[in-house]
Amino acid sequence: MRNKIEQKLKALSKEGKKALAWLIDPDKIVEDFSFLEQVREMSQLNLDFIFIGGSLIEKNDLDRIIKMIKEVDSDLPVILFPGSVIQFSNHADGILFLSLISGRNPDLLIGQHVTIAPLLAKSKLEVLPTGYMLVDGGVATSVNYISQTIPLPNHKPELAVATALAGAFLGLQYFYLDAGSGAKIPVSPKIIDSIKKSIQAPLIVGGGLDTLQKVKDTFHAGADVVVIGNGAEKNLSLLTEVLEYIHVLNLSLNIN
Ligand SMILES: CC(C)=CCC/C(C)=C/CC/C(C)=C/CC/C(C)=C/COP(=O)(O)OP(=O)(O)O
Ligand SMILES: O=P(O)(O)OC[C@@H](O)CO
Ligand SMILES: [Mg+2]
Repeated sequence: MRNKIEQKLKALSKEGKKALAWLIDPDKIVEDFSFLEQVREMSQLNLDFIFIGGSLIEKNDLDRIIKMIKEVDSDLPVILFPGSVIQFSNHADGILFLSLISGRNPDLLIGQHVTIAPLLAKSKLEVLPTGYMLVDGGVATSVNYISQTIPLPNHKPELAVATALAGAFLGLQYFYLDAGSGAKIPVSPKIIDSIKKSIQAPLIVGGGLDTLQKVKDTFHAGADVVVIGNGAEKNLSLLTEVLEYIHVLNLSLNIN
């Protein structure tokens, strides 16, 4: 089924359920065996998605990494989160087809997209048209530098809402608010809440979510999917805590 990810994201948003995406930086896998043990552990805890990618990647071995993940759990959706067109693999299930709508860099609004479109048309990947919005996380991040764009201010919800609305009017179906990997300050609850109230689309939020409390605040403000990268690199048990929290929360929605 080619719209499995779409169905899951839209159902989450409709039903108010929550999900976790573990962001894997392919360059940071030092040892395959322990990495696969981590994947196995997360798969047993019903991790929802793996995102894979980075602003800049040095080793291009996405095929190998994704094949390994699929050997552990072929049902765990692996979604490309590409910093550029070179981060492509036919072994993934889907791709966040990011348009960097918070910036004014034409290559990241439409340029890279034109380059990769013919390849995607021939692939089996689910293409997820996503409005990607960088929000100031209080520190210069790789994505700010690589994209050469100015992030949205974290205390101006009206600017974030206008940007998301424009993206929705252009037909984008998913929105990703990102304070940037390793952000000091995550996307503010006010921004998340304002966007959630203005557009009806699955909302992915990440950047600087390195404690359970920050994750709870992000979900509470209206995020449907939370992304954790750096927080898991420092302490994998954060993912376990978040998955347990999500399990209880989603169960209570089934009962009510
Ligand atoms: C549609 C296609 C093929 C490409 C789109 C390309 C776009 C719009 C990219 C947006 C800008 C960009 C460089 C995004 C990368 C986001 C990303 C995967 C971040 C992951 O974290 P890192 O920024 O690598 O963090 P570290 O510095 O911690 O490694
Ligand atoms: O690495 P962290 O800070 O968790 O950020 C994840 C992701 O949203 C970055 O693009
Ligand atoms: Mg990286």
